[in-house]
Amino acid sequence: MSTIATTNLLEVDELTVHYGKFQALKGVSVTLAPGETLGLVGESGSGKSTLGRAVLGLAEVSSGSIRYLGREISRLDRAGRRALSREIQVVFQDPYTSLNAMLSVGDILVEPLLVQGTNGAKARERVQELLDQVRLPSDAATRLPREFSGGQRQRIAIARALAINPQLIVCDEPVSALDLSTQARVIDLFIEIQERTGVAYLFISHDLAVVRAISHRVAVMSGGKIVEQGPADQVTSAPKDDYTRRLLMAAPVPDPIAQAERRRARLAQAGKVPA
Ligand SMILES: Nc1ncnc2c1ncn2[C@@H]1O[C@H](COP(=O)(O)OP(=O)(O)OP(=O)(O)O)[C@@H](O)[C@H]1O
Repeated sequence: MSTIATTNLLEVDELTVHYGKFQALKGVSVTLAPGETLGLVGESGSGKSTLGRAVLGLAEVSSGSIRYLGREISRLDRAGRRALSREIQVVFQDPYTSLNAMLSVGDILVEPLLVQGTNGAKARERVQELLDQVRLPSDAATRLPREFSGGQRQRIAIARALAINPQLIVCDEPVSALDLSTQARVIDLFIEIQERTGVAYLFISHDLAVVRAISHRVAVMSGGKIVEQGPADQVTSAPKDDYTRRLLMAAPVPDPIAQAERRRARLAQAGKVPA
C-alpha cells in the first residue's frame, strides 16, 4: 500500500472501458484538484462521456483505477456507490429530460436532502438557499419544470446537484442545449458557485470555446485517448497537438463566451481562483 499523501480529489489512472469488444477508453489518466475545473474536450465519440460515466460508476471499468480522495472507487458495490453520490453529483446535457416532470421544483430539490436524512423544515430552508444560489425566484419551488426555460431548467439541475454539498460535479455538456447568451450566463453561474463553495468540476464539452471559458486545465480527447492536457490558456492558445490545433480552428469564439472568459481571467488575477 502506498502511504503517499494525496492532494488530488480525483485521480484517474490508465483507465480502459469496453462496450462489448469496442474499446471506448484506451488508458486514460487525468487528475483533478479540489476546487478545480478540468475541461474535457474532443469530437463526438472521443470518449468524453464514457470517462464521466466511469467516474460516476455508470460505466464498467475494464482496467486501471479511479481514486477519489485516495480511495479506489471504480469497482464499488451498490451501497458504496450510494454513499459516494453524496460527494460526486452530475449535471446532464438535456434540461428537458433530466428533471422529473411530475414533481414541483421544490420536491425535486428536497428529494436528495430527504434521502440524506435532512428533516422537513431544514430541507425547505435549504431549498430556498439553493434557489437563491442559482438565482431563481423563491416562488420557483411551487412550480413545475415545464414552466421554465431551458436555461432556468439547467439552473434547477445545478441546484439539485448542489443540494447535498458535493465536492465534485461531473458536468456532461451542460450548456450545449442552450443558446449562446444563455450559455454565457450559465457558465458564469458555474464559476460563481465554484468560488463560493469550492466544488470541483469535471466539465465535458465538444465546444473548445466553452471549455476555455470555464476550465483551469484542459484535457483533449481523441479516439479514447488523451492527446494533450495542460493549463487552459496553454492548450487553447498554443496547442502542441495537431488534433487540438484542428479543433481550435473549428471553434470560433463567440462574444458571450469571450466575456465569461475575461471574467475568469479577472478573477484569476485577483487571486480568487487558481490561475
Ligand atoms: N452504451 C454503449 N454501447 C456501445 N458503444 C457505446 C456506448 N456508449 C458509447 N459508445 C461508443 O463509445 C464511443 C465513445 O462514446 P462517448 O459517448 O464516450 O463519446 P463522447 O466523446 O462523449 O461523444 P458524444 O459527445 O457524441 O457523446 C463512441 O464510439 C460511442 O459510439
